Amino acid sequence: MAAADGVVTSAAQQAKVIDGKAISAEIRLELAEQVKQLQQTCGKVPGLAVVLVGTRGDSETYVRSKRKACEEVGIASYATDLPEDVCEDDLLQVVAQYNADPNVHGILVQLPLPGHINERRILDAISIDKDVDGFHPANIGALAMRGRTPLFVSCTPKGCVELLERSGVQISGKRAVVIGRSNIVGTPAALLLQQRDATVTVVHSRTRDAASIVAEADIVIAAMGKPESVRGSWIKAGAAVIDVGTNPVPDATKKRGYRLVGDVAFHEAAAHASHITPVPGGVGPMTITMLLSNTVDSAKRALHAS
Ligand SMILES: NC(=O)C1=CN([C@@H]2O[C@H](COP(=O)(O)OP(=O)(O)OC[C@H]3O[C@@H](n4cnc5c(N)ncnc54)[C@H](OP(=O)(O)O)[C@@H]3O)[C@@H](O)[C@H]2O)C=CC1
Ligand SMILES: Nc1nc(=O)c2c([nH]1)NC[C@@H]1CN(c3ccc(C(=O)N[C@@H](CCC(=O)O)C(=O)O)cc3)C=[N+]21
Ligand SMILES: [Mg+2]
Repeated sequence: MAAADGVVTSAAQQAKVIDGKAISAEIRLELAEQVKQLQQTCGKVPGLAVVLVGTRGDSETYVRSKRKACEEVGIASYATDLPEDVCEDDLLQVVAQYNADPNVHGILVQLPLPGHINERRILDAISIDKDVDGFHPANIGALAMRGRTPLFVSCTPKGCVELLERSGVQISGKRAVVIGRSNIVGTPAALLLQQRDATVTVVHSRTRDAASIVAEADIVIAAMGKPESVRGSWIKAGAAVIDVGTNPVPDATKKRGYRLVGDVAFHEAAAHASHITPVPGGVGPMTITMLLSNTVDSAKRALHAS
């Protein structure tokens, strides 16, 4: 903001901060209600199987919050924890058992998997009608095709779009730039925005002059996994900024020895954006909520068909 002497002292925040925790809480209440209804009409509750391999601290944290979130809305959660050195066939066996279990409506294998396991082979083994992560090629493929509806849309992209919609940000006709092209975030996010009639550009590690491309965006989805690297000067005035990045940076003042920052330099970007998500408390909680939502949808499909 320009001070009286004309020197730029600090950038005033003008953006509305999108509260992912509050929006999540609202949706979880709706989900709890739907679970109750299913239980009353079918005598059954949705079930989610969460498979964890190894002892990565961050994976354990995420898996714990997924299981806790299930409990909160009345979804039954089934846990399989396997040792780091489990062989691919044993892991496939676990997936096959959950595929066949009628009480299980969703299967999530926490990523990343240890290096000796072929991640793709495991994800492809998950039955497409229990693929609540939306990582199966059939579900991502359907998302990419006009006139097709995937059984499941990946949770993080779905959470991003839900945050935009529930914050009154129009997507149709807008110019969106997605930073990152991973199979689990960037690519499905770009496909989903395109399905919602945005004009989408994808920026990745080989992109030249990402800053000037991002500067054209009405909607920015940052998912590159590089702490605070999207700068305020990249953001067009009035753009909506969704920060998927969840990067630990060392911080001795924190109990766990680190704090989380996004891919966006929050305060800088907030001076230009109309809407922005914080990290933590933005996309993260929504990812888990969309997982619950996909599981409830799956159970409805299965129970109403039987
Ligand atoms: N909040 C949530 O719910 C979730 C958060 N995350 C977080 O989101 C971030 C991204 O995750 P994920 O997609 O799995 O990460 P990946 O590492 O799989 O993908 C990163 C992508 O960003 C691109 N990239 C890397 N550096 C740059 C750069 N300097 N400029 C532009 N693009 C770049 C890569 O390009 P290339 O393809 O060329 O290598 C790649 O496509 C991470 O911080 C992760 O922790 C992830 C999942 C859920
Ligand atoms: N099969 C699979 N599916 C996934 O969806 C999946 C995965 N593997 N592997 C890892 C990534 C990452 N991910 C996150 C989920 C929630 C938060 C989250 O809740 N974050 C909180 C903070 C959590 C904290 O404080 O540690 C927040 O942003 O507010 C973050 C990241 C899902 N992923
Ligand atoms: Mg990845």
